[in-house]
Amino acid sequence: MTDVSSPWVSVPAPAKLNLMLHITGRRPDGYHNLQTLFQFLDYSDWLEFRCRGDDLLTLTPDIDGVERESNLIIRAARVLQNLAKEKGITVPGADIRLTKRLPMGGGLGGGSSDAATTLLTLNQIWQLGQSLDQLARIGLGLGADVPVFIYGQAAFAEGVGEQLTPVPQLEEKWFLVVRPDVHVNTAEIFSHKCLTRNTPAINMRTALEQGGDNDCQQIVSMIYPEVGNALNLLNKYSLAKMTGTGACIFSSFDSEAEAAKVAEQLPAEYEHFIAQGVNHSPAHTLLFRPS
Ligand SMILES: C[C@@](CO)(OP(=O)(O)O)[C@H](O)COP(=O)(O)OP(=O)(O)OC[C@H]1O[C@@H](n2ccc(N)nc2=O)[C@H](O)[C@@H]1O
Ligand SMILES: Nc1ncnc2c1ncn2[C@@H]1O[C@H](COP(=O)(O)OP(=O)(O)O)[C@@H](O)[C@H]1O
Repeated sequence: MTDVSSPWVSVPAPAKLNLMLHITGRRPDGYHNLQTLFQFLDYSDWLEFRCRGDDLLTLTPDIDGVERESNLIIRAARVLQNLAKEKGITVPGADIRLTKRLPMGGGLGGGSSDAATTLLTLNQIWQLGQSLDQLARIGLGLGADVPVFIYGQAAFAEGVGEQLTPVPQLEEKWFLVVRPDVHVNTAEIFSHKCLTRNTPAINMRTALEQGGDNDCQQIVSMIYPEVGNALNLLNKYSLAKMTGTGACIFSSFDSEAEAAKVAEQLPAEYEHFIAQGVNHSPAHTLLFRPS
């Protein structure tokens, strides 16, 4: 039962880029230890939330190929609802509307960001009083990338991506992000026998000063030639890198105009967008603005 008296709250779920991504080892549980620099983009999915008169969770529209109960938005909402129940707090259900702009399996962290925005927003709407640390712990159970979106600060990440050191000093460049028409399966890349898994760990200062490569780029380009082709093409204009386990690739520029100039030269079949890198998550800007 929808509670029409409850207002809709609209919150972005921004993309992230991995400005560099090193794999420094493999843990006994099969997960990989990484070193990566996360920066957000001012380019987002949008989620709208409204309390219900009953305790149901609804999501519209469905995402093609993702079961409602597997959708990270519903999973995040359900974990929080169950936590409230365990604490003896009665919370209503929620209607959630999703405007999906971030390509799935693009290495832009769309699913993780949707989950984080859901946790942050429902924590506020339901007045659960969970701290960011508590939400990050819950989020880590949903995906390795969720905590950085919960804390909302550009960060140097280690471990599986949950040990975060904020890096507010990153330059907020403009990015041209190109999306090769393939969906990369993260688990497939991490389980590939040829993946580089022994890059020596560096310290954060070195990562910030020298940047670094993406250790997944070579394997992904081999399995998905579309990614390699897009990298070769973009590299003709400006240094191009892959984000996460792909498939999206990006180049950075000092201005939106410079990014647009290169975008104009891309063949029509290459989907792309231009967005500014930001060190503070747009979700946080909206949810934690002074009232
Ligand atoms: C590689 C990164 C870098 O930012 O980005 P994406 O390309 O996925 O966006 C992430 O660490 C991905 O995080 P996320 O997409 O949340 O991954 P998860 O759902 O936790 O894991 C998917 C699968 O990838 C493998 N995996 C993931 C992360 C990691 N550090 N080691 C792994 O081996 C595991 O096999 C896991 O089952
Ligand atoms: N709300 C969601 N948005 C995107 N993907 C989701 C969502 N919920 C579950 N998924 C699943 O997570 C996978 C990874 O999606 P996504 O986070 O967009 O990619 P990546 O991890 O490469 O950045 C998708 O292929 C999809 O099966």
